[in-house]
Amino acid sequence: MRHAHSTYTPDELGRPLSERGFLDAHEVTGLLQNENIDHIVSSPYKRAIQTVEGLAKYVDKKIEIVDGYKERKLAEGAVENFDLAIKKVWNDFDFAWEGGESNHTAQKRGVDAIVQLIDQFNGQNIVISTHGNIMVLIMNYFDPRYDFSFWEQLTMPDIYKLTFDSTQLIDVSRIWSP
Ligand SMILES: O=C(O)[C@H](O)COP(=O)(O)O
Repeated sequence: MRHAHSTYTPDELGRPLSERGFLDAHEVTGLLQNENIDHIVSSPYKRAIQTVEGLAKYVDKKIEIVDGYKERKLAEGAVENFDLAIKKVWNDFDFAWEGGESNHTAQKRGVDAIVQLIDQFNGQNIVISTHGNIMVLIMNYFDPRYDFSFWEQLTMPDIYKLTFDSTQLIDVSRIWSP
């Protein structure tokens, strides 16, 4: 899932959910509490952790922090034109802005993290709280229909249920309805 709404500040690691984000996180708990969740994994960023804190409490699971699910780093500092900067990396998967990750680099660490989870918890239901770009990059690796346009229409939060047979993606369904 992509985390609930957080008001933008440059503090990637520490910025919390907004008031609206906390309300939606409550809805996330309601949606997932009966899905027989075996594990909850999150990006280390606060907005992702806070999105699943209520769920973790409800289903009595610990949140496991995995670095591979942090948001893709677009550039070292703030970019001048975000739209242009994001389009450029999606047009050329090998391109990286200074200090940032290319699509290929970020995709690799995201996919490595997913494959490791599948190996470790095969057959179990795992909630992953992550971010828009890295989530779509992971999905894109398994099915290229999940692309830049798909990313553009994501909501915050957004939740997709991915079913794997070993490391083969066999089904995707959207669980969140805005
Ligand atoms: O508001 C945010 O958290 C970001 O600007 C966009 O979301 P992301 O964490 O999914 O990239």
